[in-house]
Amino acid sequence: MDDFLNALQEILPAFGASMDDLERCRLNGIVEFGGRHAHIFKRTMLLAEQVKVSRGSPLVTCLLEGPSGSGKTAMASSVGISSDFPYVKIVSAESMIGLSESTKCAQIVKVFEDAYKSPLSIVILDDIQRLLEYVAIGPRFSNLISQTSMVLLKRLPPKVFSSLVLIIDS
Ligand SMILES: Nc1ncnc2c1ncn2[C@@H]1O[C@H](COP(=O)(O)OP(=O)(O)OP(=O)(O)O)[C@@H](O)[C@H]1O
Repeated sequence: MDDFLNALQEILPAFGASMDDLERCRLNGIVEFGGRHAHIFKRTMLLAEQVKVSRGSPLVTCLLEGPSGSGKTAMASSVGISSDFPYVKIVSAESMIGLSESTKCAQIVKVFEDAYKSPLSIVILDDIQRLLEYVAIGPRFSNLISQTSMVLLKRLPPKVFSSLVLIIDS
């Protein structure tokens, strides 16, 4: 019986909110630093509320832009945690190191497909420049990932399901 209970704790669910990942993005909690910070958080939470209550907004996308280290990822994770949505996933380049373009695309598509199996979902695309493999010299980026992202960001979830996509850019 003990082995069975231990096994249950070892297995992580593929669906649901990945709370550990989200908590890792704001390790020491959130420190309020000014009205502007509070305003952006409030507006983003309002979008989550809009997705929750409005049947006319099945897909809401929001771009969080700002300097590196300013707390965009921490804020997006806080929204994910506070929203209490059943599915919250963060897509970040750090989980895709060394993967080929097509594998990265497949992973991103999978996150959205899983999101659309949940009545309410939040997908956080962290550091979109890294995900797109953008480099200023060139300029270059992955056209495959870019096209996939653009299609996914326009594809509506199934009927009565709603999703909020937070895109983080620096
Ligand atoms: N308001 C805040 N209160 C407490 N810690 C914070 C706050 N904002 C950011 N941090 C911390 O600062 C660090 C950098 O924040 P974060 O990764 O969210 O920034 P970012 O804007 O997403 O940066 P990048 O664009 O480089 O990914 C993290 O360790 C985060 O926990």
